[in-house]
Amino acid sequence: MMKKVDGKPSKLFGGLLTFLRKFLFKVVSVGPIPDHVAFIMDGNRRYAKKHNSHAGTGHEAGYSSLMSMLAYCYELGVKYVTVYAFSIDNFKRRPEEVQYLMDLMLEKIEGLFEHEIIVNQYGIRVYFIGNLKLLNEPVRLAAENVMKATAKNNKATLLVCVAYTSCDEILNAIQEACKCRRNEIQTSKVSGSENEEIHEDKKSNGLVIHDLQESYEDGFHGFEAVDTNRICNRGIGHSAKASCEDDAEDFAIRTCNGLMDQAQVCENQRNLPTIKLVNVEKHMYMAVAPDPDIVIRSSGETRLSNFLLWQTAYCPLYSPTALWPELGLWHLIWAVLNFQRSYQYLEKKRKKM
Ligand SMILES: CC(C)=CCC/C(C)=C/CC/C(C)=C/COP(=O)(O)OP(=O)(O)O
Repeated sequence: MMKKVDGKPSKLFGGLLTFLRKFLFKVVSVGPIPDHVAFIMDGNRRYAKKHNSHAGTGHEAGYSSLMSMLAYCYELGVKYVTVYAFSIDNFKRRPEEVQYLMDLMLEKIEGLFEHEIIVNQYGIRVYFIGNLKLLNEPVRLAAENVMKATAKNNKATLLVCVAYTSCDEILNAIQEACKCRRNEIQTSKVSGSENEEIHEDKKSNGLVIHDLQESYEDGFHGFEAVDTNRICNRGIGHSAKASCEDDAEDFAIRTCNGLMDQAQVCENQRNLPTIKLVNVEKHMYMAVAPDPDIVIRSSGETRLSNFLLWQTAYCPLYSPTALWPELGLWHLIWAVLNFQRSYQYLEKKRKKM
């Protein structure tokens, strides 16, 4: 450790570190840089326990770690960063803990305004992604204010997933796509082109999802609860079982396959109008960003835990054993080098889709 004398040696040391980091980034930038990195911030409470402290200390340390990681990513040229900050499943924690996390979230969301890197240095646009209706009012309003205040920033994007799960996102996108389809059909009924349009839909793409239009009329909510959950759970259930052995790619493909199989069955059985995959995709909360190029999950876990299942079909998962507050520059560099190693293969796979 360098001694601090009038602040000068530590400044020098800091300057040296910045120089080394910039040099390292230049070297790494010889290869492709991911556009989008997603993080599952896992291990805050374990970090607190390891340091004989309470969970709040772990989350505070987690927030600092997030701020450093954002700075590294944007300096490296990553355009989109997504973080899993609070899942819908986290609402099942003890009420006191949920309240604590919500208070912390409010403080941190308000803190994003003050945090220099967000507004001034990197020109970051912030999105809160998820079922924001589930948040309490102060947190929701704070999130909406940050989204409005940063709406004109266009250098980089931060997507904070709160009250989020992939099942919920997929379900919501299907519902929204069905609403749109129903409106289209009603409009075309008026103009008399209904049959033609449905026919077009069926021949244009094998990947179709049952419209749910009739179900909408005869009790859509029942259908939603049973069939669509089954669609999601089937894929995700498969994946959950296999997740210890399989990589993220298999995990996400199984989920999508489960969903599409089930959709096809619905369509064949009921012979109803269909909606296209692309029309579901555009209603995803995450539609504001390209699919992630890497998912990094701290603390050595190799599960996706209901995070971006739709968007990660061709995305490597990197899971260092470090807890989230311990994650640093080297972990990011290592993940990017791994991404570069499999870049050609993944690009080919993506283009085949
Ligand atoms: C505004 C903004 C972006 C705020 C982010 C604040 C932050 C760091 C939230 C993370 C919360 C969380 C549930 C982390 C997972 O660790 P855990 O509690 O599951 O810990 P464990 O895995 O050790 O149990």
